[in-house]
Amino acid sequence: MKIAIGSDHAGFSLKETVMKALELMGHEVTDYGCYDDNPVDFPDIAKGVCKAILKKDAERGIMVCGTGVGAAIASNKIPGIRASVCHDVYSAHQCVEHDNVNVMCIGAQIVGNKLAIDLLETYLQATFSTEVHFRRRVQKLELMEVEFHEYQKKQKG
Ligand SMILES: O=C(CO)[C@H](O)[C@H](O)[C@H](O)COP(=O)(O)O
Repeated sequence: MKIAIGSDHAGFSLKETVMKALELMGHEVTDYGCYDDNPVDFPDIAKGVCKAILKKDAERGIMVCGTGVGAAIASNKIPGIRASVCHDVYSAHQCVEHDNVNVMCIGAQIVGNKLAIDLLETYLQATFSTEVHFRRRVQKLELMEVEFHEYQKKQKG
């Protein structure tokens, strides 16, 4: 699978580790930074990963920061992105099966290397359910993006 990955400085070391593991599993991984542990701002990195998803250069995205929280907030600002922090294996597959999550975020200050690899393997193996109620809910998420865009346009006059 084609994967876009990114991290801030707090996630850099874990990103390097999981990238190697994902490549060994046969995935094609593109690294959107950062490239060392000098401080960077996670929104800048999230933009690169999310754009790759929107351009269909990658099927799934992965973001690593200290907690995963900032990375998820930043990614969810971008229409078409459904990002979630997942620090347990159940959420890692359920977020794709039910919510079609396309950017999984993990916190390097919270999970160790082995759990992170398990979480990512689980996320990448999961597929979006064909059940109607899950599809309907994700369609409603997409509609929210359009509705909010229209609302903002009206506010601007
Ligand atoms: O976890 C994060 C945001 O939710 C980020 O990794 C932050 O950058 C983290 O809080 C690290 O902060 P720092 O003081 O810049 O190292």
